[in-house]
Formats: sequence, C-alpha cells, structure tokens
Amino acid sequence: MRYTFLGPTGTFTESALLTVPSAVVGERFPSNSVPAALNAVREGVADAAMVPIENSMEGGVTATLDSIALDNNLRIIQEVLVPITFVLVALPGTEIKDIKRISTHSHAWAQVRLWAEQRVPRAEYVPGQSTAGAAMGLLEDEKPGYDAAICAPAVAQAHPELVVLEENIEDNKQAVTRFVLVAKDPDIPAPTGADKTTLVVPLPEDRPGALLELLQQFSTSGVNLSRIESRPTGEFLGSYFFSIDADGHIYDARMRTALRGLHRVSPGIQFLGSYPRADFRKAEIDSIHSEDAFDSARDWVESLFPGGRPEQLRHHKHW
Ligand SMILES: O=C(O)C(=O)C[C@]1(C(=O)O)C=C[C@@H](O)C=C1
Repeated sequence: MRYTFLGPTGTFTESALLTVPSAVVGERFPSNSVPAALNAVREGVADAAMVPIENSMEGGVTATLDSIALDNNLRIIQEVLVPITFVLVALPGTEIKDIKRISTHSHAWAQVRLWAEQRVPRAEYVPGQSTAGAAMGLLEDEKPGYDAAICAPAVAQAHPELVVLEENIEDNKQAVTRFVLVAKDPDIPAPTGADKTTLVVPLPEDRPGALLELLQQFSTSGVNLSRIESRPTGEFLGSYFFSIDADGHIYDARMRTALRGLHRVSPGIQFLGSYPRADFRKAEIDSIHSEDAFDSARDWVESLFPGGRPEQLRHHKHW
C-alpha cells in the first residue's frame, strides 16, 4: 500500500499516519497540501491519504471538507485523534524578544493565539503550508521571510540545528486534532458498534423549514450528530452544503432509514464513509430505534402485502 500525507516529514498528519500499522510497513510519501494529497488518491498515485479534518479549537478543516466533497469517489475508512502540543523554534542565536515574523500552519497559529499575544505581541504571522514545512524553511531556505516557526516537538528533536525557544505553547492543553484516512472506492469497514458516518448534504431549497426537515431525518431515525458545519458550495452567494458526522454505521437500520429520508429531502447527498470511531464510544440507542424495532416494523408492513412487494403492486392497473 502507498500512503500519502500532508507533509513534509514531521507534521502532525504524519504522526497520525504512523498510528496505522499497515502504513508503518508500507510506502509513505508527503504531499504539500491537503488537496494535493487527496488528488494523489483520486489519480491512483496513492492508495490512501491521511489528512486533518477537525480541530478541537478551530472546528472543521475547510481545505479537507471542501476537497473531499468535490466528487463521489473518495471515502473515509478510518479516523485518528492526535493530542497537539507546540514548540517555538528558531536558528541558534535568535532570542524571543527579537522575533519579528513567525510562520506555521494557520490552524497551529489559531491554537497559540493567546500565547502569541503575551509572548510575541509585535510578531507578524506568516502563513505556512504546514507546521513542519515552516520549521524546515528556517533550515533550508536562504531567506525564509520569517525568523521563527511553530511546530511539533518531534521536528525539533529530529533537527538539533533548530533551537527550542519555548515549549508547550498551545493555549489549550487538551487540544486534539482529528485526522481521517481517505481511499478511493474502498470496501466499507465492518461495523463495530462504535462507528461514525460522514455525509455532505446540500441545503435543498431556500425556503423556511428546509434545514429543520433535513435534521428531522436524523431525529426520527434516532441518529445522533457529532458535527455539523455549513460550507459555501462556491456556486453562488448563499448556496451552502452541510458537512455532517453522524453516530452509527450505514449497515445500521436507523442510519439507512435516515439516509433514505435525507435523499428524499436532498437528492444531492453524498456518502463519505462509515468507519470506526477512534474513541470507541458506542452510540446510545433507545428501544424504538433498535435493529429489532426496524426489522419488525419492516416485516409488519410487508406482511400487509401478501401478493407481492408494494413497489410492484403500485404499477398494477388495479392500484
Ligand atoms: O501542519 C501540520 O503539522 C498538520 O499536520 C496540519 C494541522 C491542521 O491542519 O490542523 C494538524 C494539526 C495541528 O492542529 C496543526 C496543523
């Protein structure tokens, strides 16, 4: 198997990938952006890509949410949670009081905002493609355009030429980033009882109640949502889709029922995968939404049509 990830070596995304045993023994190569990693999978250059999808401070990673939703070919097969801690690095001789410009990934910068206001209030932020990329720029670029970088401690450990000026600089010590492993037309991972399903649902019509109608499909089927975010489709101002994580697997009757309802309400719905939850938390299911309840409801309705399936009978001229 060939895996790609948001690189270069030393990103949090790479550490997420290294928790996947088959990736540790397989081939791995860095991509320089999330869309590039996902395109490598679309084009068959990689079998799977690890990309960040959700950050406990910043919410959804828009580059990933937008890029996965571009077509119907990519599916999430696994999620990984990585605790996040950052260090401030620079070349030897740099002092924190002299730092004028700092580079890192925009999500990392968002996670050290309070620290930056206190410790480097005059420093300007220079956006980087990744945390490790920003740190490597200090070593590899003749004129990187910044004098310090924020990255994972592992990058500093691997490069003793970098000096750690400050560590544990994240504003929230419980910060966690969620990553997903994405493949092209994969088999759906088997249900575990603690699963998640990711969906993209366009808001069907611009009218009162449209969003409520969409949410009702989850509610009446007994499906809990763990994330819902609206993103612009880019088609015209005010056109949005919802990126949704729902508790449960597509093999669960309640999830299938919700998906049928959602497809009626929003035919452009996309299924982005059902996969095991990284925290193993099982969905709480009340008795009216159990598999048995859905099975016996279906059997009961079908028993009312002893002459054949209702779909066939409807086309009969006596109907
Ligand atoms: O730049 C990296 O090291 C990444 O893996 C990206 C990323 C992100 O997109 O959120 C991952 C984890 C951290 O939250 C900061 C940056």
